[in-house]
Amino acid sequence: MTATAPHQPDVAAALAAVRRVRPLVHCITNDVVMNSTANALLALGASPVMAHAPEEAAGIAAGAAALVVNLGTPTRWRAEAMRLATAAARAGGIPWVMDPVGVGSSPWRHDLARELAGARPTVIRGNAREILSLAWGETDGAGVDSEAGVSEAAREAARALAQEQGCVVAVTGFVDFVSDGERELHVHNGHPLMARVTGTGCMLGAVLAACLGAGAPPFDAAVAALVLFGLAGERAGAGDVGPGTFQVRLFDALAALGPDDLARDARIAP
Ligand SMILES: Nc1ncnc2c1ncn2[C@@H]1O[C@H](COP(=O)(O)OP(=O)(O)OP(=O)(O)O)[C@@H](O)[C@H]1O
Ligand SMILES: Cc1ncsc1CCO
Ligand SMILES: [Mg+2]
Repeated sequence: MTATAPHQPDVAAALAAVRRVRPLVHCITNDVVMNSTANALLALGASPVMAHAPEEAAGIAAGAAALVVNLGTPTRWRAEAMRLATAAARAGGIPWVMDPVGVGSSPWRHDLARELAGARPTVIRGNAREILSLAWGETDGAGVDSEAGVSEAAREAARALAQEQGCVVAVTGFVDFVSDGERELHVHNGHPLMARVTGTGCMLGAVLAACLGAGAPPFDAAVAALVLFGLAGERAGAGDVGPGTFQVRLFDALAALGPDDLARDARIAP
């Protein structure tokens, strides 16, 4: 299928909305990135709540503006919380992001990821390896993207997943790719140091949820989050910076970026 040319998403408006609304984002995420994800949302101007007990997951999701479900360190109980929270989000019309971290790590995690992908996520966000694995069950990372850009295999997987699940799919890496099964765009913002600190993809999933929670339409929210987070990476990585300093500067950049910066410096391509 030939992709239709989309309207250019209003990335500046998406950031302005986040600052205005300060959306409450319920995060069921992994143990590695719990703290950095909360800090990224606070720096951006959103409001995080990390909660993963099954006993309270549905109620907290129902009261949030958006939900992000991240499969980085799943347990039986956390999987149950994800089922309950996503069901509550679906019932309440609350947008949610699925981040299929390490979906190919084990058959159990793959089954859980497939189950959640079928639970009507608003956006699925993963790196090329994860999107290929979620779409086709590939576990060897064949065709993962590289500095040459997004591989056609990853694009095909994203398109197929978007059409199959009726959602938006974002594939991240050196270049990012967004598809809703019909419209497609590439985002070229970002910095190589983003791949040298843990959890940048996980933070991005939460930033994407914040854009959804502030009211941006799913395709626009995905593009806006990729531009916003990529630009924050560019700012944080400018000059002579190592990974440690970079992570701290990433929070500073998320706080300092304004809608005008996004409008001016977004690198979005067909
Ligand atoms: N080499 C690169 N150059 C520019 N930007 C990059 C590069 N690698 C990753 N990024 C950016 O970093 C962010 C995270 O993407 P990435 O694909 O690394 O996620 P991930 O593999 O899921 O990360 P993690 O699992 O550590 O959370 C995205 O905004 C992406 O554009
Ligand atoms: C390193 C790592 N292991 C499980 S989750 C995670 C954080 C990156 O997603
Ligand atoms: Mg990841």
